[in-house]
Amino acid sequence: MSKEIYENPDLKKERQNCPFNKEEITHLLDGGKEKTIERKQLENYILSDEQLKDAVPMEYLSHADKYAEELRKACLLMHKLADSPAGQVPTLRALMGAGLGSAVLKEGNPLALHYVMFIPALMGQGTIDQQAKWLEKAYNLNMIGTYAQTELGHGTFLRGLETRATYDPKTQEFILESPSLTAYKWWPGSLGKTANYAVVMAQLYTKGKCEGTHPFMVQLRDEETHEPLPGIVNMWLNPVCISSYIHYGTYVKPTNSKLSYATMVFVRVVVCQDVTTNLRKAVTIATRYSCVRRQSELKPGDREPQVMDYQAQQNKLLPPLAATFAFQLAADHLWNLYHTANNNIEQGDLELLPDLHGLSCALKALCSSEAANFVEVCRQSCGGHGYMSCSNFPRIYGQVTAAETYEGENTVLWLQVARYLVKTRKEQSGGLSVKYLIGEEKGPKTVDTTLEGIVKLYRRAAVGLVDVAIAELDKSGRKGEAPHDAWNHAAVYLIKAAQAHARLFVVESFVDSLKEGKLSAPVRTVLSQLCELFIIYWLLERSGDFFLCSNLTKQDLLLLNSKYVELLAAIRPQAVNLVDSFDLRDEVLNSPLGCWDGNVYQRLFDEAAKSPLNQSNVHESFHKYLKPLLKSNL
Ligand SMILES: CC/C=C\C/C=C\C/C=C\C/C=C\C/C=C\C/C=C\CC/C=C/C(=O)SCCNC(=O)CCNC(=O)[C@H](O)C(C)(C)COP(=O)(O)OP(=O)(O)OC[C@H]1O[C@@H](n2cnc3c(N)ncnc32)[C@H](O)[C@@H]1OP(=O)(O)O
Ligand SMILES: Cc1cc2nc3c(=O)[nH]c(=O)nc-3n(C[C@H](O)[C@H](O)[C@H](O)COP(=O)(O)OP(=O)(O)OC[C@H]3O[C@@H](n4cnc5c(N)ncnc54)[C@H](O)[C@@H]3O)c2cc1C
Repeated sequence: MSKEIYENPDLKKERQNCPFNKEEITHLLDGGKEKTIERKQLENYILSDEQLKDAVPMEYLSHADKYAEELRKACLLMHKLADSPAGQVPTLRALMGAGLGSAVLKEGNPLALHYVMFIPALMGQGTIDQQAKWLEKAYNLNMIGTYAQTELGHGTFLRGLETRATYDPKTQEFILESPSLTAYKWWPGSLGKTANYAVVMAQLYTKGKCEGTHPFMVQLRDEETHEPLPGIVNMWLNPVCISSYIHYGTYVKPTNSKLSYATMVFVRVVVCQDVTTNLRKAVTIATRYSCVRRQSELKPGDREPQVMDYQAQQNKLLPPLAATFAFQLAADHLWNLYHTANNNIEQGDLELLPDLHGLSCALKALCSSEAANFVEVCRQSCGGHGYMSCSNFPRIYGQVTAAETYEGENTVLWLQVARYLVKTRKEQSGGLSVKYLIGEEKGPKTVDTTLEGIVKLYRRAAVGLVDVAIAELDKSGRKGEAPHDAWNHAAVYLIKAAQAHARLFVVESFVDSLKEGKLSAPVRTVLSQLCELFIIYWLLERSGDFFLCSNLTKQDLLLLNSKYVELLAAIRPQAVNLVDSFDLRDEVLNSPLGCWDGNVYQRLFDEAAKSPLNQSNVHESFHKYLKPLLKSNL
C-alpha cells in the first residue's frame, strides 16, 4: 500500500487554489523550460547517489575529518561530472555554488577555486600557447589549481602586494619570493592541502624596474607525492608568467593594465547569482516555517495564528522574497553584459570594461550586503529554532557574509563604483551607466507614486547623489585639499552615490524584465506586486536619499507607506506558492524548518537525536568533572 505522504495541513491549505502557474516562475528563474528539465535531471543524478550522502552530520566531525569527507565527495562528484546529463559547464556551475553543490558539500568544495578562479584566470589571461599547455591538463584534473593573490599583509591594495617575481634574463626564469612574513599568501582556497598549482599574483621586476602585479603559474607540490616542492616557503620556483609581457627579455606593456584584474570581474559576476541562491534558500525555509509555526494570540480567544499572519512577520519576509527576484533579474542582466564585454575584449575592444567593472562591483557589493542582512532577518523570524545549526541558517549566513569580503571588500568596491560614476558624470562619457547619469530626469521634480514615478525618483537619487559627492570634492578642492584627501573626506557621500546607482540598476532590471518578459497575466500580476513592494520598501528604507534629491514630501511618504502595507496583505496568501516556485529540493534547503511537507517538529527531533551527546543518557564527562564538583562542597 502506498505510504500516505504527510503534508502539514496549514501548508496544504496555503497551496490550495494557487492563482498562477508555479512552473512558469520556475522556468523563468531557470532560464527556460529546457533548463529546468536539465537541472532536475542533474539533481536526481547527483542526489540519488548514496555515496554522496553524509553518514553523520558534518557538524559532529573533526576539522580534519570534515576536510577528508568533503574531499572524498568532491572527487566523486568529479568522476560523475563526465557522465552528467547536463554536460560539463552547466554541471560545474551547479556543483560549485550554493545550490546543488552545497547540498552535497555542506562545508565547502575543496575543488571550487580550481573551477571558479584558476581555470578562468588561464582562460582570461593566458597566452594561446599557455592555454594549450595548461587548460586541457586543468580540465582533465591532471592538476588542481588555486588563485593566490591575497597575502597576510594585503588583500585589497593590489599595488601593495609584496610577493616579487624577478626576471633573470640570463636563465630566462622568474624568481618568486615572499620577502617578508606579511608577503605570505594567505586566504587562497585549496592552497593549504589540496592544490598543487596556483596562479600567483606578484610584482614583476625586470631590469630593476617594477612593472606592477602580474599573474604567474607556480607549481606548489610534487604531482606524485603531493609534497610541497623544495623551498616552497621562500619560493624559488620555476614559475611561468601567465601573460605574454616579456618578449626576449624586454617588458612589453599590456594593452590595458586592468586586464590582470579580469578574473576578479568574472567571480564578482557569478557571486551575485550565488548569494541570490542562498537568499532563496533562506526565504524558503523562513516562509514555510512561518506558515507551519503557530504562536501567541492575534484575536482574543482564537486559535494561535500562523506567525505569517502577523504584519510584522510579513514585513520581515516579503521584502527578501521580492529581493530574490530583483537580484536574479539584475544578475542575469550583468551576466549578459559580462559576455558582451568579454567577447569585445577578446577582439581587442575594451570600451565596455569600465562599465563592466563599475556594475560588477556595484552589484556584487549590493547583492552580498543585502542578502546578508535579509538572511539574518529570515533567521530571526524563525525564533529559537532558527538559531539551531540544523536550521541551515548559520551556514547560509556564513556563506553570504563571506561574499561581502572576498572578491573585493564591499567598501572598497563601493569606492570603485564611485570613482567610475564621478569620472563618467564629469566626462559625460562612458557606456551603460551613462544612460542613468546623462538621461537624468529633466523637468519639474514633482512626485507621482506610480511605478514609473517611483523609478524616476530612483534615477533622480542616483544622479543627484553623484552630484552631491562631486560638489563635496570640488568644495575640498577649492579649500586647497589634495585630490586624495578630498576623495577620502567625501567617502560617505561617494558610497551613498554608488549604492543609489546600484539600487537603480536593480530596480530598472526588475521593471524592464516585467515589461519585456512573456508572462501570463497571473504571473505578471504577482511579480508586479513583488516589484512594487520591493521598490517602495527600498525607498522607505532610504528615504533620506530621496528627500535630498527630489521634491518628495511627507504626504508622499505616508501614501507610499499605505501602499506598502496593502501590498504585504495582497502578497501574503501567495508566499508559500512563490517559494514553492523556486523548486528547491529538501536536500538543497537542508533544513527541517523548510522541508516541503512542513513536518517540522518531527524532523527537528530526529536531527537532535543524531547528536553524539544524545547517544547515551550520561556522558562520560559527568564522572570526570561534574561529579567531583558536586561532591566538593565548594
Ligand atoms: C571553468 C569554468 C566553468 C564554470 C564556472 C565555474 C564556476 C562558476 C559558477 C558558479 C560559482 C559559484 C559560486 C562562486 C562563489 C564564490 C566564489 C568562490 C570563491 C571566492 C574566493 C575568493 C577569492 C578572492 O577573494 S580573490 C582576491 C580578490 N581580491 C580583490 O578583489 C582585491 C580588491 N582590490 C582591488 O580590486 C584593488 O584594490 C582595486 C579596487 C583595483 C584598487 O586598486 P588600485 O588602487 O590599483 O586601483 P585604482 O583604484 O587606482 O584604479 C585603477 C584603475 O583600474 C580600474 N580597475 C580597478 N579594478 C578593476 C577591475 N577589476 N576591472 C577593470 N578595471 C579595474 C579602476 O577603475 C581604475 O581605472 P581608471 O584609472 O580608469 O579610473
Ligand atoms: C571566505 C574567503 C575566501 C577567500 N578566498 C580567497 C582566495 O581564494 N584567493 C585570494 O587571493 N584571496 C581570498 N580571500 C581574501 C579576500 O580577497 C580579501 O580578504 C579581501 O580582498 C579583503 O582584503 P583584506 O582582507 O586585505 O581587507 P582590508 O582591505 O585590509 O580591509 C580592512 C578594512 O579596511 C578598509 N579599507 C581597505 N582599503 C580601503 C580603501 N582604499 N578605502 C577605504 N577603506 C578601505 C576595508 O573597507 C575594511 O573595512 C578570501 C577571503 C575570504 C573571507
